[in-house]
Amino acid sequence: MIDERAPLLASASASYQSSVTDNLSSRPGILNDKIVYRNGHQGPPAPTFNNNPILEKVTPITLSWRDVNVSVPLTTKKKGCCGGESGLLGSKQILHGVNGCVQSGSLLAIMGASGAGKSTLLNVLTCRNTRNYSVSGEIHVNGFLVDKNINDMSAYVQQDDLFIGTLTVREQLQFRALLRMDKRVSSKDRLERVESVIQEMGLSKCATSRIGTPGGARKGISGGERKRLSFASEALTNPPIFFCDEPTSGLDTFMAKNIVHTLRKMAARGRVILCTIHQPSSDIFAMFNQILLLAEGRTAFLGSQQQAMEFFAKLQYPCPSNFNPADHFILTLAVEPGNEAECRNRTHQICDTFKESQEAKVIFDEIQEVLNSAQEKKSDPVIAQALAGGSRYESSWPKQFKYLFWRAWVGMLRDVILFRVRVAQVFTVGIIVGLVYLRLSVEQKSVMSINGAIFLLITNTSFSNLFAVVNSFPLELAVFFREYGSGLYRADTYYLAKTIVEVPVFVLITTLFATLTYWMIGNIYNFAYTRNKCEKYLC
Ligand SMILES: Nc1ncnc2c1ncn2[C@@H]1O[C@H](COP(=O)(O)OP(=O)(O)OP(=O)(O)O)[C@@H](O)[C@H]1O
Repeated sequence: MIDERAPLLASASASYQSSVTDNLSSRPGILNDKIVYRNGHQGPPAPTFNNNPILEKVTPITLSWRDVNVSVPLTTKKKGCCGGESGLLGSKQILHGVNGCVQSGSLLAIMGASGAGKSTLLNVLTCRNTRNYSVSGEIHVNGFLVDKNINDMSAYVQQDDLFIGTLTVREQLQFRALLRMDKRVSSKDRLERVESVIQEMGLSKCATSRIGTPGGARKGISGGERKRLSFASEALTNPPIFFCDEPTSGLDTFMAKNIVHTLRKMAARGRVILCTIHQPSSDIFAMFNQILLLAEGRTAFLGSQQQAMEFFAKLQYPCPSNFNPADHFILTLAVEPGNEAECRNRTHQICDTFKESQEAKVIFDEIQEVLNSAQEKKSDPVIAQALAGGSRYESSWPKQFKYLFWRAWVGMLRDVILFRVRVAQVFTVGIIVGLVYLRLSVEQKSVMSINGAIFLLITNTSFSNLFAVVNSFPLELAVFFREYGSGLYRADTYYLAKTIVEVPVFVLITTLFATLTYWMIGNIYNFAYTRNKCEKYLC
């Protein structure tokens, strides 16, 4: 069940919630701290947080993209004298002149059959993973052209949720808040923001639970909670735009509904949320207030569900009664293997009709309207703030080191199994080395054996510690790439913090190994020495 009891942001009143959700179809925005609808009606004040000027507002945003074309070069391998050599075989167009406009308060579902271009569009809008693409077209925020700086005003919740499993939900959010939030927000406000986001996302019940690793020795929070934690981690900085790649994949209907409900609440606070989504159930589908249908890299429809039903019905593809509209749209736009020509004709007809339709004209006019108003304004606070960011990182080097050190330390203390395994390994190897040099005596003829024992002790100590460090990095590599990519910290701070945290363990393990081995060899030597003496004496 969706946790309706979870308290919302202190100042977001119930009336605000209902008025926004009731009017979603009229596409609200927030101007001068008031919600303003397209029809000119002024709603209640937008929610504030703790009177902190940086956190209190979700800045109103209109995201639009115009004539976006994407192509990829097709290459082949030509055999040369020195092995393989790449040759160009032309290019493949993935997106063809895609347009769109989404306003504050909108939750947009990007849908289409597999290979329609959903992920490509999301990549282009977020300016990520576009190295292989040749992209043309424009992306605007509030009518101003943006490129990579869109990442400074948006959050990207990726499909796989990556966390350090030893942390609790609250610790994970605190770690991100302390590193990622605006420099001007005090630590106290950051921690209060964490508590607020925990409540907003319905994570109170599991706030003190460890996140865990799916399929790992310690199972932690549920899949739905992990997904909400991903949103919570991104929501800390209060970005006005959210991109989500398949937020419901791998979740059951109940969890998926829960997530989309959360997204809808977030959108209702004035954010723009775009998600790619596969096979939503009919009630999940109904929770979106705009849908973008893609087919073969073209726009097949953009607008509300009701408009989409009417549009498809007009084209003689009405949705059968008692049939999930989302399934109907995807099936109509899919290219069936063995029936490609007919399916392609159908999708081209739908896309061509949409291009000439009244709905497409409205979108084009909206884009133009926002561009015109931007030309009049000349500057925009959201863009100015994104451009003023300067450094890629919000926190200084010492702060990054401090919080990374804390995280690594907590992780090491809690990973008891790994520590036990290391101690057991030291005992086993120590006993084996001790037994190998069982009859070692301090004599001329034992010099080689003593050398061998010392060599073995040194190599075993150095290599076991070296590989322990080297092996600990791959375990966190995916998390590191994700966090480093989003500008949370530098690579050198991460490496240093993680290595230094291991120093006490190295010292302890090495001391244990050396003491055990030395004691064993020494005692056995003493025992053998005493026995020799006794035998000599008795004889
Ligand atoms: N780098 C690339 N090189 C060649 N083809 C590519 C590349 N990236 C994407 N494509 C092709 O572009 C088309 C759209 O891909 P995309 O991943 O955007 O589809 P999608 O709608 O997200 O599909 P799915 O729902 O299966 O994830 C596909 O046919 C894909 O094979």
